[in-house]
Amino acid sequence: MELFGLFKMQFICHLFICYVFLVSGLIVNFLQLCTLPLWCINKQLARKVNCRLAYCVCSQMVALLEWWSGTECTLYTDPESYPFYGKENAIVILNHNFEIDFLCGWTFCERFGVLGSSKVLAKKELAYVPIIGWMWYFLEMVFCKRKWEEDQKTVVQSLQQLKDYPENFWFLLYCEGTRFTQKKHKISMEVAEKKGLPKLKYHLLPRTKGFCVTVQHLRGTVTAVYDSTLNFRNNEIPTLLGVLNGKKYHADLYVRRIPLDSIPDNEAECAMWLHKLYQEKDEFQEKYNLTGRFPGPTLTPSFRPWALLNWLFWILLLLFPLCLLLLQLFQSGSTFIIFTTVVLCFAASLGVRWMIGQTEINKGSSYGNKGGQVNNIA
Ligand SMILES: CC/C=C\C/C=C\C/C=C\C/C=C\C/C=C\C/C=C\CCC(=O)SCCNC(=O)CCNC(=O)[C@H](O)C(C)(C)COP(=O)(O)OP(=O)(O)OC[C@H]1O[C@@H](n2cnc3c(N)ncnc32)[C@H](O)[C@@H]1OP(=O)(O)O
Ligand SMILES: CCCCCCCCCCCCCCCCCC(=O)OC[C@@H](O)COP(=O)(O)O
Repeated sequence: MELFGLFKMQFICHLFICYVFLVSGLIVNFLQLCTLPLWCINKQLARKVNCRLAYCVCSQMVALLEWWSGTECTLYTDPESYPFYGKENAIVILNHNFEIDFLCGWTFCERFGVLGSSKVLAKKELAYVPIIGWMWYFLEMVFCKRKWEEDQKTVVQSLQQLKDYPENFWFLLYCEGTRFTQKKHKISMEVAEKKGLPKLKYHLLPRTKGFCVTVQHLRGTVTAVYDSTLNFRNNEIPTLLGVLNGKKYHADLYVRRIPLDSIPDNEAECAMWLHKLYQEKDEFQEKYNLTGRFPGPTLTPSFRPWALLNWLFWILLLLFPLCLLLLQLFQSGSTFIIFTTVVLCFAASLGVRWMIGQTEINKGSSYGNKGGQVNNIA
């Protein structure tokens, strides 16, 4: 193994990367808090400032994927759609099979200049994750409890808020509602059967309510749906810990741009439209598994330096106080201070490990492990 590869696997490197992420993230959270008065004076300016601040955090993870692990993200799409990417508001639909699918999504957001403003319909639990979850609150992220009776009002309200958003944004929807596991797949296919819908091999049955309500309430605000299907070459199973260890992955993303005008507004028709879309997505995955590629040409946008520059900025800014602290620590010679510092470092690394755990499928929720009530719709 090359020397740099070995270096990337060292615990001390991970500790330092996490230190930069934690401290810069908390600084950003604090600055976001300071923008609260600005919301009353100039809401659009406050939103723009928060997009820039969010970029400082998200782009560190993108830099980790692109520059540290060297992961390649290839985009398959048609040349007519390409000029629209990053120039319009869009709803993005993505399969939910991989622990770093959100990170690959962020990488494309970065390449098309919408990273700071990108949005997702996220489970409420993520709102409490320090740094990322707290940051999302200021980005007007849409949260749901995955209980429609309770979500309906809040989801609609949050979507209405986005009507005058001052930056182009992509609104990500994982319509499957949870990550793919064999157990969840089996149960959701039982639901599909009861509903009279064709079975899917690579996806869970999509939950249609979130999509239909998003289409209804963002009509006029977004112009298209980007149907995105992600896969990794050579059956790679990527993880965030792998990325932190500098492991290189190869992501392929197939994107189809579908004008919003072509999607029905009526809830039942919209739901059927989504089911049909997932049947097509399943076929793309089948073909990918057979041929190792998605249909159409690859048009991968080039690297932008900003994510790396932002990361280097925080590294340089936070390296100095760290060195100063360590120097003072050892000069003090106090066993108590040294012990306290070691305990704090240990607690911080446990905290980061917990955050990374949020991305791990085997620590996922039990949502989708039960069938629930089923209406025949086909
Ligand atoms: C050019 C480049 C293009 C693209 C680049 C790609 C991406 C980049 C884009 C943006 C990036 C931005 C940000 C990314 C950052 C981070 C993301 C990280 C994570 C967050 C993700 C999550 O948290 S996912 C979980 C939360 N989200 C969702 O759940 C969304 C989908 N769900 C819904 O829409 C739901 O409808 C709901 C949540 C709104 C409500 O859920 P609930 O369960 O209450 O209700 P439903 O009514 O939907 O469910 C009941 C119906 O479902 C049937 N049923 C019952 N059991 C099952 C089962 N096991 N499987 C399937 N279906 C089931 C039941 O019969 C009911 O049927 P009905 O016919 O009555 O509807
Ligand atoms: C420079 C970078 C340093 C890295 C160090 C630490 C990074 C820690 C980052 C933690 C990021 C946490 C937020 C990511 C959100 C992704 C979570 C996700 O994919 O959610 C799953 C839900 O969709 C469905 O949940 P389940 O029902 O499957 O359960």
